[in-house]
Amino acid sequence: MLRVNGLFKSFGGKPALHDVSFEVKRGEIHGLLGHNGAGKSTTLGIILGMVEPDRGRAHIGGVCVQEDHAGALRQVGAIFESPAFYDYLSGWENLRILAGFSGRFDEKAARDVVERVGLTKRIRSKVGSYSHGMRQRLALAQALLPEPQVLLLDEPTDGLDPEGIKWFRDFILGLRRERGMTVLFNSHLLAEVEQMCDRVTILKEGRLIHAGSLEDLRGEAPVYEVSLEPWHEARTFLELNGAQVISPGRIALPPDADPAVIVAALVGCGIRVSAFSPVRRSLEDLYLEISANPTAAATA
Ligand SMILES: Nc1ncnc2c1ncn2[C@@H]1O[C@H](COP(=O)(O)OP(=O)(O)OP(=O)(O)O)[C@@H](O)[C@H]1O
Repeated sequence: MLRVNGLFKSFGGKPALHDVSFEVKRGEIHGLLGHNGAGKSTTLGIILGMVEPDRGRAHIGGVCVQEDHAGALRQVGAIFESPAFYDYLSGWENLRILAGFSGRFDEKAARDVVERVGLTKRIRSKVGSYSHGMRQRLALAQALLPEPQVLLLDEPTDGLDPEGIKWFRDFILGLRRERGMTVLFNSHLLAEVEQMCDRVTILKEGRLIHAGSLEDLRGEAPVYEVSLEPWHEARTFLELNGAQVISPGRIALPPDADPAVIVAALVGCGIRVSAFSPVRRSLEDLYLEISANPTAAATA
């Protein structure tokens, strides 16, 4: 549904993106992750045709954004950077004016979408009186008005309270369930991304370090939290037996290794084993591991 190929972009000679390629399948919820300044907004800007790449192309539904901007974006709704509204007008008037820029304003469709984002009671109030969460809902309503097939969202949960974040998550999952919506969004809230996304793309300093599912990221090697003394001898033993030390106290065993055999062998070598338990790594764990050691990343 959405594909970027070999994106390069520099600002004032400073590289912001270096050979970034990934794709988002139809009906997928895809998270774009990375540290501050990693290049996420620049990537979204290029996909939306608002930033011109130095090299590379973005395609939406097979149409090239750089060659046919209007055609490619026909199926896209977006919230990019802070949505700008006329504060002295009502939410409804804002929708009417903003929808008018890109086509006809359909009152019935607008009422439905306002209902869907839960703004019906306040849609006639001035936007200046809206909370941050209400502005985000209005921005979502605006993005959904043209009935897009793809939603591109730049930090959609930024500044939302926990209730607002949960509402957003349920809303996006509902859009995918009921309409098969394809969604690409960037976020620093990894717990949210983990609960919502089928696949993630991770950027670091403008380079792609992972594109794939969380299972790809977890890899096949089971990870264990261990407490072993003396650690230096234990580490040497583990590495000689094919284990990878992720951090002191955290190791990955080869997929076919039997942990009971390893523990027995450690004890046999005189090592005190006070903990050796499997862990399921969260997206946050995986993100921090992969950011510290990008070469270990699997890319798809
Ligand atoms: N218009 C611009 N002019 C100059 N430099 C820019 C511009 N836009 C982005 N950059 C630079 O490009 C790099 C990538 O920025 P970008 O905003 O894409 O990162 P990001 O991953 O979205 O960061 P954040 O999480 O902080 O929003 C940064 O070094 C940033 O300073």
